[in-house]
Amino acid sequence: MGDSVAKENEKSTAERERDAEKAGAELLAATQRVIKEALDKLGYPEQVYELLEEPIRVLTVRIPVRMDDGSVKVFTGYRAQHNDAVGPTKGGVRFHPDVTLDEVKALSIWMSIKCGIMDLPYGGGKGAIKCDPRKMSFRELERLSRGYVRAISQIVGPAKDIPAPDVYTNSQIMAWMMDEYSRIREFDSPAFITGKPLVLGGSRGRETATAKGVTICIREAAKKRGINLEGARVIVQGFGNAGGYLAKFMHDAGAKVIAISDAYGALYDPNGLDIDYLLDRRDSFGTVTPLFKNTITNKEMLELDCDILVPAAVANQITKENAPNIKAKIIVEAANGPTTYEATKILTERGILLVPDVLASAGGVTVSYFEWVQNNQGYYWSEEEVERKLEEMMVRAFENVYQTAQSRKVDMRLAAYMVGVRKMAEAARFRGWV
Ligand SMILES: NC(=O)c1ccc[n+]([C@@H]2O[C@H](COP(=O)([O-])OP(=O)(O)OC[C@H]3O[C@@H](n4cnc5c(N)ncnc54)[C@H](O)[C@@H]3O)[C@@H](O)[C@H]2O)c1
Repeated sequence: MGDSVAKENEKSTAERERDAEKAGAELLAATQRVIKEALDKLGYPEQVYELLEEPIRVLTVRIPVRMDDGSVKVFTGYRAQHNDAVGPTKGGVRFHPDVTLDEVKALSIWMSIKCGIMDLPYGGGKGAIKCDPRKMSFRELERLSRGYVRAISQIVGPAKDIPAPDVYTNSQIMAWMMDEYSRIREFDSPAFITGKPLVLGGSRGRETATAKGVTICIREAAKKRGINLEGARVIVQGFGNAGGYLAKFMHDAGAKVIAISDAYGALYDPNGLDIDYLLDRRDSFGTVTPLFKNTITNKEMLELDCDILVPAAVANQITKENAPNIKAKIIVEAANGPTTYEATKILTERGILLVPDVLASAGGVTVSYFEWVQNNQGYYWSEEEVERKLEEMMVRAFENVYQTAQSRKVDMRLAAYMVGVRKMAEAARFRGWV
């Protein structure tokens, strides 16, 4: 049994719930702190913060599901809409046993910031169901997904709030949700949700979009630091959708991926790992390390000597405890919230260039936006067109955040929040809300 999973299994359900509540509350508090700092730096009055510190709307729902053995299980679901001054809200739906309302609120705020940085016509939203999809059958997952859409249908829609995939949800779940919404509304509504299968109006390039966006940020950050990607030593934490594709793109770009990890441990080879082989052996949950004997822990991996470190797994991985020992020159956050508030300050003081999650992982929502545009137009783009537009928008966003950090003498996270929050604050002001 690997490091993170073994530790989790030792805990009782009550302990896990307590830990999750605490982690969710900390995530929300840290997010609010950066929003406040960004608004203060930009000179906005207190009432703008009061509007943006919490979502404008949060719905908690109970979803009864008939299980395969005939029993009924009742699940809790959430949908948080952070702010709709700019346009409809947008953000994924997460299926996870430890998800909390505070975490969903924080994630909805991050979505607003991401949409602001990428200049998308959206505010942020996020949804979740507290469940463990790994322990449910295909049909149970379908009934749960449809039940969730029925429960939130009043507050979502193509011009209101547009869901998407997130942790442990995928294109099949998006397809069930789109079908249920279309049945309720009595017309086909592909623009209700993004991340759908191609045959149901999904966009080309959506599956690889997050990793593509992270790759562009790595390339731009490496240029700023004079690091040649050819032969650069890269470490990727997490080997799922984001981490797996990212490792592949780095490998294809000529970098040396010297370590990767999953929830069970990490693989390390200073000469570079065979990424194609590892991707072939990986299961659908992004697990590969249990197949190997000589593994190290995630904790050990994060502190290895390297040029570029990409956390692409879960939150709170770089903390004030390990930040002083990180040896990377550049950290690019593919995961949401992998670095704590204190750790960000330590890394910045140490001169490490940290490209924050709200910028680095915004490729996913950007191509989701492309999907929504295509659905609304009924006209579909080629993969080349999607990639060209993503490239253009990511480079512009990176440069905007980097220049803000330089000119305002702030770290890249605060700069990203300053860029991301401005459009929302201005839209709210023009509407006469604040
Ligand atoms: N997929 C996207 O489009 C997208 C977009 C934006 C942000 N993200 C963020 O990227 C991260 C990864 O998302 P994903 O879609 O690749 O998920 P995924 O479920 O496909 O993969 C997650 C990977 O992380 C590993 N992992 C899980 N718990 C771990 C732990 N405690 N320690 C180390 N590794 C662990 C898993 O084994 C797996 O390899 C998340 O933080 C997610 O919010 C993803």
